[in-house]
Amino acid sequence: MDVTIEPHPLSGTVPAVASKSVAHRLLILAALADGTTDIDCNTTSKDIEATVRCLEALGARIARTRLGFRVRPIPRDASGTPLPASGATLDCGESGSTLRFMLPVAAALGSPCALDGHGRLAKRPLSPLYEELASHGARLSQKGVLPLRVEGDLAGGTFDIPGDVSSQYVSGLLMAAPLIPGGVRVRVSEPFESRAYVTITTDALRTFGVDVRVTHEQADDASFELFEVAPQAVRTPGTVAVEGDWSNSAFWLAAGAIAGPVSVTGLDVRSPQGDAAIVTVASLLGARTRTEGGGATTERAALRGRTVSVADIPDLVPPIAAMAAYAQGKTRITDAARLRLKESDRLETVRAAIACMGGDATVEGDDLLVRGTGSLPGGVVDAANDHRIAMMAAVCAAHAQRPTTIRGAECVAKSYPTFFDDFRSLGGVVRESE
Ligand SMILES: O=C(O)C1=C[C@@H](OP(=O)(O)O)[C@@H](O)[C@H](O)C1
Ligand SMILES: C=C(OP(=O)(O)O)C(=O)O
Repeated sequence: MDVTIEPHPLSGTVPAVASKSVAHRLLILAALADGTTDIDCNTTSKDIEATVRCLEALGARIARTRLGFRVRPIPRDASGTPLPASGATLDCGESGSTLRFMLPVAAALGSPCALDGHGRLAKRPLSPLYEELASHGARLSQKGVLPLRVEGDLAGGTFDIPGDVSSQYVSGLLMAAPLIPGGVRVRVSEPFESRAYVTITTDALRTFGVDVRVTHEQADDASFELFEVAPQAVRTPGTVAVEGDWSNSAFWLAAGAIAGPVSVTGLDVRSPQGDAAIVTVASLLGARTRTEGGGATTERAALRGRTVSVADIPDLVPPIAAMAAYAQGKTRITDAARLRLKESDRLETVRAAIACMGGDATVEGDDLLVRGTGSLPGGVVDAANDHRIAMMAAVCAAHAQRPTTIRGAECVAKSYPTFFDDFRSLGGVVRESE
């Protein structure tokens, strides 16, 4: 689907969609728990559905309820050991989180299965999670090829993970850890990027009664963060809620900073989600910002270029770049190497989206440099099958000088199927064509 957006500034209030990151974790832990869990999750997306599908393939029964999901866990034997379906195919869709979380979970469950996926997923890295699982007893088919077959008995011990590839490896191992005999130590080398995502994981584990010990270790001239989990029961909290998604709300808050005012409701201002930093970044660029108990508001003031490190907030690069294109002067987005490993090479696709709309952006090493002039002419943007590129282009297009066409805009469904409905509710003017 292509969409053509007529320039019309966005303003008003939208409710946040449910956090995809939190939903993945609560669904997985509910499937491993000792009883039924009701998950309050008022919206869903292709990525959340991919995790649901994988857990169902392993034997969990997941029903859509009025409020979200009711998860009946993977059946267990009399001693409480999960008995997953054998020979299942787990279709991870295009969700990197689902693949990197389900791989260690499937290995820990110990029943043979295959992990499949589509689009760019097979090309996104699994090393050294793959090698660490293999050296602890998992038998895995060839790396880099999906479906990936998993079998064998995963043993406990120390799993060494570098902190600068994907925090999803750490989150996946930690969710698998309570099932692994002998206990697990996940040793993450510093610098540990996207760190806040692991706090989302440890918070979710604690909600399910799992004790995680977090310490630091120094060895020679290297430092590590150490996560220790003993084998233990995963206990259902009964009912649990998915909070609002800061990563997707960031697009509306960027639009608010460009024109606005825009408010997003249903957000926890003390959330563990690193992407709550969008408010700080918008304010750094000069926008007027406000957070109150249940949400955030941004409003235009003269935006100016700044330097922003995104080591911990990779998913904020598209909305930050949108604000930067409408700022005066240079914005340097630094520490962005991992952007190359997302649904697209996001350093390149963010650059291209701005360039296609008549703006000026370049990639310099691992930095993205946006030279803002306060306006964008508009043009034709290829979403590159990347939801965050489509959403960024839409926010830029609403404030451009002439109409903009976004090719392949249906990819928003990966995290935000109702994105264009909310766009319209803020006054955006969109025409869809096949
Ligand atoms: O754990 C998670 O929910 C996520 C972690 C991040 O990935 P990396 O740790 O690979 O940067 C982020 O980009 C992704 O969208 C979601
Ligand atoms: C990178 C993302 O997700 P995942 O890694 O789960 O595919 C994202 O949502 O931007």
